[in-house]
Amino acid sequence: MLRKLPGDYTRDIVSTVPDSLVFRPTVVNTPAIFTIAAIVFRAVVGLVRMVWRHPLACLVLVVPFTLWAVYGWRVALVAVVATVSALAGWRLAEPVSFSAWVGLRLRAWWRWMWIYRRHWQPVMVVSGLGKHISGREYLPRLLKVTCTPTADVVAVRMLSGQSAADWQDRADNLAHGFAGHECRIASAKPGRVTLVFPRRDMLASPIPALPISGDVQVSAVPVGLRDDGSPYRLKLHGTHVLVAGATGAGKGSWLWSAIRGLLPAQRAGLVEIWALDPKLMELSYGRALFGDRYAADPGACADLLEAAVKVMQERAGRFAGVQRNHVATVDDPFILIVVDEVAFLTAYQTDRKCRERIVAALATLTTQGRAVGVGVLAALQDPRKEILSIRNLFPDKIALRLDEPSQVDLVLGDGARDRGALADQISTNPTTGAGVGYVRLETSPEPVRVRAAYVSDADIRAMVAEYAGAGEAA
Ligand SMILES: Nc1ncnc2c1ncn2[C@@H]1O[C@H](COP(=O)(O)OP(=O)(O)OP(=O)(O)O)[C@@H](O)[C@H]1O
Repeated sequence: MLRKLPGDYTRDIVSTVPDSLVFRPTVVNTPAIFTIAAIVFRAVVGLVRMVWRHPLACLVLVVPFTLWAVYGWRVALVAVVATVSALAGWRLAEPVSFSAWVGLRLRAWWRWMWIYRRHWQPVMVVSGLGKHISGREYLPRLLKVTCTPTADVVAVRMLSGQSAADWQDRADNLAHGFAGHECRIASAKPGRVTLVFPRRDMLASPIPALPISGDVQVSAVPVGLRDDGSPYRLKLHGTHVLVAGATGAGKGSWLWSAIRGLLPAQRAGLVEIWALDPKLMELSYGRALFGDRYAADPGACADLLEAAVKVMQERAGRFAGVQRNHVATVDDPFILIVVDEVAFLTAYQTDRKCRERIVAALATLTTQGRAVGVGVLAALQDPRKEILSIRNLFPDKIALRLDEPSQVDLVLGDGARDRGALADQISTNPTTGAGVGYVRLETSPEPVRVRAAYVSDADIRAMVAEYAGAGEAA
């Protein structure tokens, strides 16, 4: 029973149970005008923000009603029919520009309103990314939704004290909460994250070998497509690239796509491709493309690598004090050393002396080669340190399908999986997963999802027919 205690100071003390005290909170009555002003202010800010972020969608809604109110329904109807017909004509004639200027913007507005805004509060609270502190609810702020042809990109301001890793841990909750099949997290600026919800996978089907461009390309060559369907160019000159993936992950398609892209430059004399093929499987098929710069047995591989070291040291001696970066010329072409399954040479090699020669040469090339125009592109199945001790000497890395989540950071570096490089989840079905990988460059910590084009045996035969002998040593 509620019982009031006597005395002045006990005015605010009530008790329902004998011998226990409960303090009654002081109630301050806010004048109604302040509450109304706050509600109006929030509504105006919300409206201005919506017009600012989605002007096109607002026009679509506002203009017909304004015409109706001012000129009557007939004028409004004529305007709507004329606009819809013009847009339909535009869509049929120029689907790409229509999509960029109208389609994707309307879609972004619709998805912002119908999917993200509507479900924001429950998804944040249930996933644990929103917080309740002293009875108040704090939610991360949904800043902006944009649509690309393949994905929704949602910009978010995190709560103070949150990190991208907190969001990464909830990626599954976010995907389910917003009805996506996947959610990738990237941290954009301090305090902000970008959530990417793919709507369809542009990389789900194999990409045929890319046409060989007439342009001579040395520094970066097209090898496949990115997640959003745009072409991806792999930088080879001025770096070293390690491609790691389980058996059948499609490492061969990366090696061959890179070689294919360099063929015109090899013919022009600006590039030399040297091939080490200890498995005698992958590169032997196009052996004629490499002329006498091809080795398969371990001794020959060691000799070839040491020859590359000699060229590198001779160039370093000549360039010292004269130039700091290499520019490919006919006299000093860019040399790309392609190694298929480097572990055959560095770990599974039983001849200890030969193994030591190979590891020493590879270490020298990967530490000193890039400034003088010697690059290494190596494929590897098992990314453990004891298999390839010089793993970290490759500035750029590509993780194709891997067997375990822990291998992702071994290949791409710390935090790569947290940043969305889910290489262990790439499909084992070759049609959907072979050649798909995450690229992490030394210049950017964000992994990029790319699928290499598939260079078939017939493509290699055609390459040999057209380009064999073009790169022979003079
Ligand atoms: N980019 C690709 N797109 C589609 N299919 C591919 C692609 N790359 C490879 N494949 C398919 O996957 C199969 C295995 O590819 P590949 O031999 O290149 O894998 P790998 O990683 O080199 O394997 P291993 O280490 O065992 O040699 C190929 O026979 C081919 O059918």
